[in-house]
Amino acid sequence: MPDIILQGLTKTYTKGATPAVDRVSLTVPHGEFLCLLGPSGCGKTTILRMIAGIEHASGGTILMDGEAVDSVEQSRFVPPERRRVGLVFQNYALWPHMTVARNVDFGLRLQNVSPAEREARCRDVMTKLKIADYAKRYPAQLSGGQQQRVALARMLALNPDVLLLDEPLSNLDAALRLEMRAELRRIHETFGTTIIFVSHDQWEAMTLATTIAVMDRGQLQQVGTPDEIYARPANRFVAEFIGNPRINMVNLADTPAGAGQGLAAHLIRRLPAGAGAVACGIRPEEIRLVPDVSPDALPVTVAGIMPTGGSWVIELAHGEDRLFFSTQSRPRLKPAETVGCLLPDEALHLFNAEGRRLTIPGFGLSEAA
Ligand SMILES: Nc1ncnc2c1ncn2[C@@H]1O[C@H](COP(=O)(O)OP(=O)(O)OP(=O)(O)O)[C@@H](O)[C@H]1O
Repeated sequence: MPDIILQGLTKTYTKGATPAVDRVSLTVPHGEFLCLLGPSGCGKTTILRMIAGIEHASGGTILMDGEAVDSVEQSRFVPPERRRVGLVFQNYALWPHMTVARNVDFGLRLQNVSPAEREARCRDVMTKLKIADYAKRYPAQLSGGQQQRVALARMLALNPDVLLLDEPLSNLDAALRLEMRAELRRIHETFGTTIIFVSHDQWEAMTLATTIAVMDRGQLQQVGTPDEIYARPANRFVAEFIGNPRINMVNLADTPAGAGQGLAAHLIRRLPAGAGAVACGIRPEEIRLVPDVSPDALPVTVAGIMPTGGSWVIELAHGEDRLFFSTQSRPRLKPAETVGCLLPDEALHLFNAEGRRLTIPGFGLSEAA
């Protein structure tokens, strides 16, 4: 089974325009569950389509199992049907005039698989995806989630080495999404298939993927496990894109060293001289509140308390500055109350003028880990 390697992969749809995918290099080892994550228009779908072979690269190379399947330099392009990848789109387009069983069987017929093997493979995959009971129904007689499972079964029956999923859960309601996420996890564990999944939903990516590749404007920003991406964002974009509620980001650039009582001045005083940090991030759950204001604790007043169902987001004011604090335990705070706020060194994420993460001993979550 192949590793997929992207080398400097680039796609420009319109000559002279900014590339939709810009020199992306990425290795997807066999059996990985990789999520391409990023805001709308950042090039996720374009990458997926190039891997599937339904879009040509404008530059760079895609290797599958060591073989170049798309390489402008080598003038090589392997057509989609020879790549052993299955692509499931956002709208999963089942054949409406065919039963579930026929839909699942369809691709195998095209591949001239023997009737006995076709039947065995279809039965197996429909049982695993729990749609065997609906074999004789037509797509219109199924719920959205059931249709989605048929679309997945149709792909899995073909035994693809790689399953490419383009936001396949986006048409489902919250409960079904949850159910289908569990389903996808099971598919990954049961079939051992490499899965590349496109999402703009960070929660989905964090809960499903073994590796996340964060993209912005065609460029890869960071590749890592969900935990790495969250705990050690490589740059400001990743820090601000991942996390809900969002990370608190304090601009340090406009405050002269040691000046004033504001939040930026407080943070600057704690950093080593010449550290070069122009922004400091702290995640809402890393803030600590204490009843008394001590020299270490910043005085803050409670500006708002927002329940979010099982957790709470508290808006804190320090003069003109605002910080958001989140907690899983019911807060014993009253509006306008003044408390002390601790911002532990190890929870501070520091970024330089280019937006890149700075490594400064003692600062930054699990930097030592
Ligand atoms: N066929 C096309 N012709 C011209 N431009 C295109 C084409 N397809 C995509 N683009 C542009 O390329 C960029 C990347 O698009 P892409 O669909 O890959 O992004 P995405 O991250 O998947 O977005 P979304 O999450 O909204 O689906 C966008 O600016 C888009 O407008």
